[in-house]
Amino acid sequence: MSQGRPIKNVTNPDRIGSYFRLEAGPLLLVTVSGLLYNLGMLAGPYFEGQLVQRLFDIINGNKTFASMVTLALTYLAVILIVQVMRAIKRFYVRRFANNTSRNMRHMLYNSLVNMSKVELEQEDLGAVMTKAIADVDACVEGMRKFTTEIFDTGVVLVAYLGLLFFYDWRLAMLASLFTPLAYLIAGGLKTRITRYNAEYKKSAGRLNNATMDRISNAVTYRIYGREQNRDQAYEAHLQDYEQRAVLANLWENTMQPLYNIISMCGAVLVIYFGARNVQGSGWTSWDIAAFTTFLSAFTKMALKSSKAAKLFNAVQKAQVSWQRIKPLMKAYVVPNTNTTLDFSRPPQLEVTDVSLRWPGSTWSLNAISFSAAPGQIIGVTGAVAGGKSTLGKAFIGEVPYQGSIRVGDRELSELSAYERSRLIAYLGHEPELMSCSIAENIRLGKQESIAAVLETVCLDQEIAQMPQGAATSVGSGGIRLSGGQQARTALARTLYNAGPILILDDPFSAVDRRTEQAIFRNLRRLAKGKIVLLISHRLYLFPDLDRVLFLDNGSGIFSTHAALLKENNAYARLYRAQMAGGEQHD
Ligand SMILES: Nc1ncnc2c1ncn2[C@@H]1O[C@H](COP(=O)(O)OP(=O)(O)OP(=O)(O)O)[C@@H](O)[C@H]1O
Repeated sequence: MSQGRPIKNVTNPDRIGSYFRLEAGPLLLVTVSGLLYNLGMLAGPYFEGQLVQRLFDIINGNKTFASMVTLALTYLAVILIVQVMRAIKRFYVRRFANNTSRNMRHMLYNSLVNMSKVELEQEDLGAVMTKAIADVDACVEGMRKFTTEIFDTGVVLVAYLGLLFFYDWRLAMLASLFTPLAYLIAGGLKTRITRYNAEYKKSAGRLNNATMDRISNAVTYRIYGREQNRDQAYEAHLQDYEQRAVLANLWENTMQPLYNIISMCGAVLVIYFGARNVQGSGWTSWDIAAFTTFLSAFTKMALKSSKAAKLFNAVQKAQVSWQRIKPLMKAYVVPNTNTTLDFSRPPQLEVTDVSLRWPGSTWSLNAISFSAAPGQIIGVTGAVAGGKSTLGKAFIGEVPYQGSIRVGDRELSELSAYERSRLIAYLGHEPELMSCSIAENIRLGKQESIAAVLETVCLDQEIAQMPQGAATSVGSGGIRLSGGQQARTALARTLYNAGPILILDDPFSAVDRRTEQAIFRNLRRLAKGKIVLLISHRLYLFPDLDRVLFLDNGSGIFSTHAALLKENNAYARLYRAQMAGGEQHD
């Protein structure tokens, strides 16, 4: 990875002013160069007037050609300085925009990756992608335009207006009356532009969602013959997006010529009353230089002020995007990798009187108590929907618990997310493979060898036969692997990243019994010194486990397999039924 400029964390990231403050340095340079450039713009009309006057004087024999050349060269030198200022200003405005874009994305990214599972599930992925890319771009573009135009339009307008008032204040007032009209129209269109832009952004989010859904579920739709139906739905989203894009663009862009025409109406007055000034019958007395300077300055001002109206619209558009991303701009979460855990000794696990309940659900698991020592494999089983997976999820903080789960000398709920991840490795029901290679799925960014874990999960030989070995891409969600290969890749990932406690939820459901037994033997070796909670609805291996937690009717019985078989009818029935079924299969 390239070692770029460090990105700054933003205090009060939900306030737009914070991003301006963070870039105070570049903005100061923009201010200085912007003021010099825009005040220097007055040189144009001034020198144009002087040149016309000089030409008039040369024709009348009052001035020499050499004085005209000197005047022209002075004009050129001033223009050069002004243009250098312009280049400096542009450079720093661009730098401000680039830095702001990086800072905003940095904060947004941090906020997204630190969302809880529940929050992530509530977010609509297509809308999030639109916010993370298009809305940040629109927002930064609005900030860039605002920063540029505050000088290129604001300062220059004031400068031109000052010049016009200096030459003839009455005519300046009269001719400038048209400009506020253009602003009024732009202001009137504000709500419309906001509304159409917000609708356009929502539609972009829906289209992104439909695209992602269509791609990630392409095979499912193909199998069920629903491709045409989905394509029609996608087409409808696309059409909606196009229509809203056109509407948003129309209101934002097509008004410019109207603003121009309105602002330029004043030029007619300048020509009429300015000519009277030159003739000596107007409000003041002018030479040709004054007339030319006034007309030139007015034209430039009128064009600039019509751009200001467009600027309001651009800022409006940026505000729409800012409102969309603002709720996601949360205080930066610094990764907390501090820990007081003692990793030199494997911890004991002590679960006492634990109750679990999903928020908003009436279902619960009560009075669960069990313990485990390093090196032990504990089986967890029970009826369908008996709470096996829920118990596993309690160890990774997905479901709240009451009672006590002590890992070594610490209470589980008091551990930080980092500490929990160092202590507990969890393999869920689904393989949840990512769309990359087998090796990348297992390593998750680490670089150590994966050979040992591939061997443990009995995947080494199959991978050796693949043309690209462990670099084979698993496809979206692991689609290019068999179910058993997916399950074993996921198990390999958990073992590769294992802490002292392993929670394995049905790791063998997609493999045959022989492979299951081979993996189990390897697991025993690999898990020496670790605690393994083996959640399973299949009981073949349970006679070999150190202890069994049997979940029955919302509570748990913790014993050995042999004792449960003897003393618990429900467990015995479950086990014998499976053995009978298994023997038939074998
Ligand atoms: N995310 C959730 N939110 C609310 N309730 C849930 C959630 N996940 C599971 N449940 C409920 O918790 C109960 C136990 O489900 P759980 O998945 O733990 O059972 P299980 O024993 O693992 O089932 P199976 O053998 O079918 O895998 C069920 O009634 C289920 O509907």
